[in-house]
Amino acid sequence: MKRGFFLLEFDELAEILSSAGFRAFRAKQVWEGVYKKKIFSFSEITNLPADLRKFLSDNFEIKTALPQRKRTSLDDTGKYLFELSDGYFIESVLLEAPEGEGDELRKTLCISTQVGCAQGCRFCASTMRGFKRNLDSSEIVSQLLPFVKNGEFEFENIVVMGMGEPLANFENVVKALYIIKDRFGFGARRITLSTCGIADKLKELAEMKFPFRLAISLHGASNDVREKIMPVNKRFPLEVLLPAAKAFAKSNGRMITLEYILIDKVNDSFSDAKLLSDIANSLHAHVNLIPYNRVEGLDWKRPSSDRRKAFFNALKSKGVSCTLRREKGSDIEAACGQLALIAERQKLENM
Ligand SMILES: C[S@@+](CC[C@H](N)C(=O)[O-])C[C@H]1O[C@@H](n2cnc3c(N)ncnc32)[C@H](O)[C@@H]1O
Ligand code: SF4
Repeated sequence: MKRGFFLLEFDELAEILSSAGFRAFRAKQVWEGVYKKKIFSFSEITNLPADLRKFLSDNFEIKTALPQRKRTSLDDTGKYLFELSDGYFIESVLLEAPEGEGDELRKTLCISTQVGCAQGCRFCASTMRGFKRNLDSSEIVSQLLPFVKNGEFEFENIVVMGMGEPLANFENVVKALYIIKDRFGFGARRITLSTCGIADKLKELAEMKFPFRLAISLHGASNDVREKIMPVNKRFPLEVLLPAAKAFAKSNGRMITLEYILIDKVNDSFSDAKLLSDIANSLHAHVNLIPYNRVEGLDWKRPSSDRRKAFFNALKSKGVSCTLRREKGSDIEAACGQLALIAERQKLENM
């Protein structure tokens, strides 16, 4: 069986090539071909001799999860569905959005870390079919590969906000992010990991001085509300999660983002806004308000536009740094996990 190329360290590659009789400088050429020039087919690294290209193709593989379907909506949101080698589907979303209010448009790639999700958040399509498996670090990295133009990545930012809970697949996700940062030279401040709040893993990240940005899916500013919509809150209630978030912020030095989906009559009252302001201010965190994206089979609704604005203004009046996100890609089932779910259903129907 061929080995995944991304799983190789440089020294290991150098050793393998030298044992196979290739000259010492070849390892560096291979490394640069893949990670600097971003050529993902060994046969196309043309400065290598033919016998080395053949050796690489025979022994290693760069898994490119090839898009099965690409759909583009009117607002520049592109959703890419990838079929993995064992037939499961994952998805990546390329979206164009400003980083903050009034900023230029930037392309952001959203990647997945698991097939399905075990966390059971009540508003989320990714978890509706339960958890299937973790992605390995090579499958996580390979979601970037189709988005290269003229030797450069097409996107400026990466968010780990697709299907799955990254901190429940800790080692593979951490390894993948370091490959993206150290080998491809993609800046840590341009990568954001989003978690539903696995507090013990947050502490571990704080201890290892994890350099990437962090978003926490809060969605409830009291244990009562959070417990209703996020089962993870039973394991890690706010009094455990918030100190872990604080420890992370201290070690990381960058502002944390709190993601907050606005759901009608669930978490959108003025008292929710007050509690959320207190949490955001105590963590010096930015709040990203997201209108709930409808998921087929779930009863939730997003609040009216006036109510969303009132919630936003209530946070602003407490001095919270805050953005109210325009819903992106709702016309292409952008609510997380939905496209993969639909593809899976269609596959089952066709069997
Ligand atoms: C799919 S999760 C993946 C990352 C991680 N598991 C987490 O919960 O942060 C990424 C973001 O999508 C949000 N999300 C899930 N379902 C949504 C929906 N129906 N509408 C809007 N946002 C949703 C999540 O709450 C989270 O903030
Ligand atoms: S919101 Fe995140 S943690 Fe919750 S079910 Fe969806 S993917 Fe999993």
